[in-house]
Amino acid sequence: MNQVLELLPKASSSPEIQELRQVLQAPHCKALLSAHDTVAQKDFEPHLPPLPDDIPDSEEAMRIVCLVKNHQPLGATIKRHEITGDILVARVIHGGLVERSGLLYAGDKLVEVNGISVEGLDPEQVIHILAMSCGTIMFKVVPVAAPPVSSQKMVHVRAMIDYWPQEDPDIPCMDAGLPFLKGDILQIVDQNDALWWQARKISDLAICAGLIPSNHLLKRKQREFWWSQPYQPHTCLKSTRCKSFSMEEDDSMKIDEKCVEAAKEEFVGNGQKFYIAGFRRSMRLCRRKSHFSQLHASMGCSCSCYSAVGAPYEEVVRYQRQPADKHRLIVLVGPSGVGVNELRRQLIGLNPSRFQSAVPHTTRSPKSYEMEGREYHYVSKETFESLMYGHRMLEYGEYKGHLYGTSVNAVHAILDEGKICVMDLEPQDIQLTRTHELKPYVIFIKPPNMSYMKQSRKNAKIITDYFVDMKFKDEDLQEMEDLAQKLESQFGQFFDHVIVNDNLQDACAQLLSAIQKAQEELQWVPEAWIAPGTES
Ligand SMILES: Nc1ncnc2c1ncn2[C@@H]1O[C@H](COP(=O)(O)OP(=O)(O)OP(=O)(O)O)[C@@H](O)[C@H]1O
Repeated sequence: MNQVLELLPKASSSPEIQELRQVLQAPHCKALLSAHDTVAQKDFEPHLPPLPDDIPDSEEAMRIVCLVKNHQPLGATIKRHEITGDILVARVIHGGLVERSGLLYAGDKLVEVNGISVEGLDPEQVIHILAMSCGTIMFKVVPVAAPPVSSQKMVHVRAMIDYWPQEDPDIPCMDAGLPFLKGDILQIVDQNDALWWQARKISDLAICAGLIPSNHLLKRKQREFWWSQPYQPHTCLKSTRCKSFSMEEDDSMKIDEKCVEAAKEEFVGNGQKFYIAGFRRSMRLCRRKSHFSQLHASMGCSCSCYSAVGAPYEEVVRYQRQPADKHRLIVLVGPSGVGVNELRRQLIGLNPSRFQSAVPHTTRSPKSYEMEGREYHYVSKETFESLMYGHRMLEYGEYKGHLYGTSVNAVHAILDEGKICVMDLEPQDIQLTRTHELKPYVIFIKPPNMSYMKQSRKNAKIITDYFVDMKFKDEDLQEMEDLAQKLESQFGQFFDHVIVNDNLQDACAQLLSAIQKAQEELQWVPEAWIAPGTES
């Protein structure tokens, strides 16, 4: 340091040189440099002999790794190499102890565990040694030549199916599987393996990731309608053995290719008269008829048609509607009689200048008291059909020889006015609304428990084909409950929010709040709805 001080020009007026001189002459700086010199001059023992010149290139370098086992799983799987019989680290689970230690990698060869050689042992014997160990576990490993580098960006997806690892004979390690339900948002953290990805639920990011079937693998299974009978063992799939290293893996990872109308309705509010479109009996009955025929058709087939047509995962991103953007379409879905229309009517009644229903189209002639564009848009059959075939109808059906439906343009007419369009749809029509333009927010209206239903629906009226204002019978309530379950299990992946319609006022308040959140807070939406550069 003295040499440096001498080298610095004494007479220099440069402020930097003056400052450096001051720093180097400060007592604590001198003490630090002196301590460094003392340590640097010391000899440390033992003195190791020089490396022999003749080490064979084939000599394997070993690494000793010590991990302290706690109540958590180690977070890695092992397998046996098909040819050499070596025990290898098959997979390191994201967020687990092994991954966080950064000391073991997929491909590392285990030589010893706690001093016990693993040569010739089966994976399950190695797992047994691990299970018997507590505290610090020492691994002697031959490191993999090129540890895998993970450079993948995290992707979020919405699960469009349910998945139970326990029911999947193909999963390499059942204990490492991540079960999920339709509609869950998953964060995919590793897609290195073409068949098995690693993911976490965004509702539980604190835990380590789990294995989920890749898109590719699920589609293959989808083709076999695997999940239509999740509790049936898959004899056509190669059943793989799976032992545990807290999580462990079968060695083969191979999947067998084989397997794998009437009353006029109006609303009076704020001293003003509002006509509420879309509530007319004919329209509702037509909707219900189309619903039953389509639902029965789908349930009648042995497989889950709706599940089978779509992708098993849908990539999603966070989206927040900006104040200048059009409102998201609000779609209400529920079993017939649950109160979808009642809630929609109450909502519009609360603020008719903010909430509105789309005006449906019909091919029937207007009644004397009706006005074009108020109750319906009255069109010819040809016009209606051209809208249908041009995919401009979000829903349509036939009732008593006339066509009824709601067009995309009718929804846009409301959104363009800066209002929130609220429509009720049959679940099979949701798919048609799922566009970048409409960005629907789907709310499922669910019936409360049966005893509450019986008590609260004493004076309620069911809309029927034959009687006007018929009271609910117990069978109707039971049918509603059964249908609600079916709808949820078949279309749950499309529901953004669920409201139990027990007390009408409470349910209405929940609906209002959910709509507010949908329009003003961050939500997960399909990536395809977001134009590049507008992601938040
Ligand atoms: N929370 C509730 N408590 C008591 N009665 C209710 C409740 N919700 C709805 N109702 C009544 O239940 C009956 C059916 O409701 P609504 O007409 O809204 O059913 P829906 O779901 O629209 O089915 P559909 O279209 O088949 O008529 C109506 O008489 C309505 O007032």
